[in-house]
Amino acid sequence: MTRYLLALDQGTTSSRSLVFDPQGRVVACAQQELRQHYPRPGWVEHDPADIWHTQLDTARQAMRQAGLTHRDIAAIGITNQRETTLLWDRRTGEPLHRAIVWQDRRTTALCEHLQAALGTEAIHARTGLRPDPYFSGTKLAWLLSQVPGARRRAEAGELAFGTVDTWLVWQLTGGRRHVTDVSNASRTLLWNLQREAWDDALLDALDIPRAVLPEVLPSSAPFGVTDEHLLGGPIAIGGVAGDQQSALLGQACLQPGMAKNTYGTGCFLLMHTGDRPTPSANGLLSTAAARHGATAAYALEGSVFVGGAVVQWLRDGLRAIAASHDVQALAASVPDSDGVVFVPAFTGLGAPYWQPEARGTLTGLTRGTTVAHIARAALDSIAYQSTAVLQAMNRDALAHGAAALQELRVDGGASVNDLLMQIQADLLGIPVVRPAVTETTALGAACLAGLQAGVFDSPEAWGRLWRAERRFEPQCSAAQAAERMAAWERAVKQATITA
Ligand SMILES: Nc1ncnc2c1ncn2[C@@H]1O[C@H](COP(=O)(O)OP(=O)(O)O)[C@@H](O)[C@H]1O
Ligand SMILES: O=P(O)(O)OC[C@H](O)CO
Repeated sequence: MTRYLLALDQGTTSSRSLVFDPQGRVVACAQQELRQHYPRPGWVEHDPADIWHTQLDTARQAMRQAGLTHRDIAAIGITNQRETTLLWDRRTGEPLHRAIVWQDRRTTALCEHLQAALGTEAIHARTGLRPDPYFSGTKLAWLLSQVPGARRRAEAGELAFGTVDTWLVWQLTGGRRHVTDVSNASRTLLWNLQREAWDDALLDALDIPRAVLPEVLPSSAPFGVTDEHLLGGPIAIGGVAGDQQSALLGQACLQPGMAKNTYGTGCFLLMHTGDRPTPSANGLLSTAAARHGATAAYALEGSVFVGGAVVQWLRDGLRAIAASHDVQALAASVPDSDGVVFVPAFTGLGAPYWQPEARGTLTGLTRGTTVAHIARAALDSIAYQSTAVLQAMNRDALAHGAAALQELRVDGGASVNDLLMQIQADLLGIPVVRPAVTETTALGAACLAGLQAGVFDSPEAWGRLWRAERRFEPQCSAAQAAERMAAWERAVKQATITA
């Protein structure tokens, strides 16, 4: 019986493929870096062919490493960087442009028009999102208006729009399926969360023809079968979810009120909120969680644009460290940041501030400031931003009669940093819990694929495999934490004044 699951995790900085056994253990893992293109300040692009080829190569490598053939794989689950926008020719599969990445700010002016036309609150009520360049809708509108002939061809049904999941399924199925899942659809700014359908008002406002849109399925569903020439033979694609929703599932946050934070390039804090969308009055996003059955599931999300990326900047921009993991020793060489506060608003500020024009700011520098203090302030900034999001989330939860968060589950590349996790627990005042298997994003996708393939019959069965590796308990007083957050909020004001 074929029981292994292959998870394809297409992230911002790399494509990864992991093979899991039915107990959720990683059997093989292959990874390739993805090249970033920065054609202008504030613009970020990926080559669609790179996305596809790095993903396919790693899938083949992982299967080889595990010594498995297509017959041993029960199903494939796909999870992906969200919002990144592609447009291609349905006949040839040829992209019309490079993919516009979620971090790209080129549609700031278009978002202002959209806000003026429909209003932030109405947009939030319909989509759970905000008129911010982060989401796919204005990126697609930009492509349709800027690529010569694109709108006419889109109206004639010749073009296909997709986020990265849709692009990968299209490629894997040899162009036979143009589909996405509800968690990815809910990041487009074109999906009505309440009605669970594409939203006419948003499509009209952005002048997007319905003919370009993919079919939307639950996250655990028959997404298609791979072309037999790609992976040695046909394999069913049984799961698709945006990477943050996938991680929520991989962290076994299956009950309303449970939350996780992923510390990758950005930080993404998601709280399960049950079977109805919960609008936010505090600058958060309301979004579809991965859906595996008849019942819809939703989450509140706080998206922080620069998380672990601040450590990349210390490495590549400042050349303060040789490798990312060196940041911990450097930051730990001083007891604190000595009054330095770093707001890494390199691409504006996301939740809960939503200031696309804010820029990075260092405050409190003195003659005694060293690079170690700046490294410490950089780690602090990751935890401050996540704390601001969590405080907003608690305010929303309490307003809806739910309890404040009791503990935070963590994952992502920067969650290996013990100092950062301790700072986080101190600021939040609740335990921060790191799981034994930190590959939660891929785990979620494997879970969705496994549910579809009948490897297990409920997410709860999968959830029982979740184990904690370490708990970080808060070690400072609530008053100290509040004082530090107040210093952070003052620095945020300065970062937005420069806007
Ligand atoms: N020890 C560390 N301390 C802090 N940040 C780290 C550490 N190791 C890696 N990172 C950061 O984690 C991020 C990579 O995490 P990952 O989850 O792989 O990201 P993504 O999925 O966004 O590509 C990078 O931004 C890197 O700078
Ligand atoms: O690829 P990641 O892990 O940086 O995640 C990107 C997010 O999905 C963007 O919303």
